[in-house]
Amino acid sequence: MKDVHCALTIAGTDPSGGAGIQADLKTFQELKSYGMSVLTSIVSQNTTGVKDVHHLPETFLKSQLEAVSEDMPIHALKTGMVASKPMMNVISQWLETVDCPYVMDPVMVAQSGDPLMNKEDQRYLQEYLIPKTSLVTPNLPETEVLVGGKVETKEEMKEAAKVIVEELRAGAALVKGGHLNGRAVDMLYDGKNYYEYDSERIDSSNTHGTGCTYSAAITAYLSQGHSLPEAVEEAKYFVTEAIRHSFDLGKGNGPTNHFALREEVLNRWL
Ligand SMILES: Nc1ncnc2c1ncn2[C@@H]1O[C@H](COP(=O)(O)OP(=O)(O)O)[C@@H](O)[C@H]1O
Ligand SMILES: Cc1ncc(COP(=O)(O)OP(=O)(O)O)c(N)n1
Repeated sequence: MKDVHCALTIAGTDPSGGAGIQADLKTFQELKSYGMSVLTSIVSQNTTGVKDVHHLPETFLKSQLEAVSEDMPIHALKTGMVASKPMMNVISQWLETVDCPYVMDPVMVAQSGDPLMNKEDQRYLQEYLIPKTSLVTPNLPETEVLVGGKVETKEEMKEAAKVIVEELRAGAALVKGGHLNGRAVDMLYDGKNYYEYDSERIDSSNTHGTGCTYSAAITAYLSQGHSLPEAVEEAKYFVTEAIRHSFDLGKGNGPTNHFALREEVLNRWL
């Protein structure tokens, strides 16, 4: 039988389909990993912003995690929105029972720039979850929260990635430069080497869910056995094409196109 690569996302929802669990599952499917999902919070949101949030009880989070892991193989996993200390606690303990790469998208700051987590929860995330990661993927506002200072240049992105690995004890750090001007440059530090991922900046405001999509693509490639630098390289291509072919949908920042790669291939034939 053909090998099946199984990827799990632990995250909140986006009923408009561009971010959160929905983006993660679409990405897993496109990249041919078998997608599984555990919900943390049900979020009423769309391309214009968040309207309301319902956090699931942590006992129910635990029950979902156990239901998946007692029955299914997990070859790589990611976390997105994890909004409370009790949820982090449940995930931290459950992580002791699984053995696979863990990618954390530290969803801390909304696209509007508003903080999504209070300071105490941020400290808890740093203390209990970051040391269990294989990779953390903060955008620049999240990086600034993690390192406690401004990060505005490529050199500062490198320094910040080093701090996240050496002081916060992440397995590796990918500092994403989507919020800078100029080319879209991301910096990976794995504790030994730096890797730079560079793409043109696409002139589009349809970037809702780019962070979720990127970290889900990295998780999918890791579930298939790629090395971390390779997984990031392939995922960077996937997210760049998803932005290039993004949808002008909704009244705010539209969603990226999770089937952009498929469309490129189809266009070549049509
Ligand atoms: N306009 C753009 N053109 C090309 N790549 C982009 C653009 N905006 C963001 N990216 C890339 O998308 C990925 C997600 O980055 P970012 O927007 O920083 O994260 P987040 O969605 O978590 O805020 C990164 O690889 C970043 O470089
Ligand atoms: C449920 C949920 N999780 C995460 C996000 C943030 O998504 P992200 O990919 O970082 O995208 P943008 O900030 O670029 O929208 C979300 N909106 N909902």
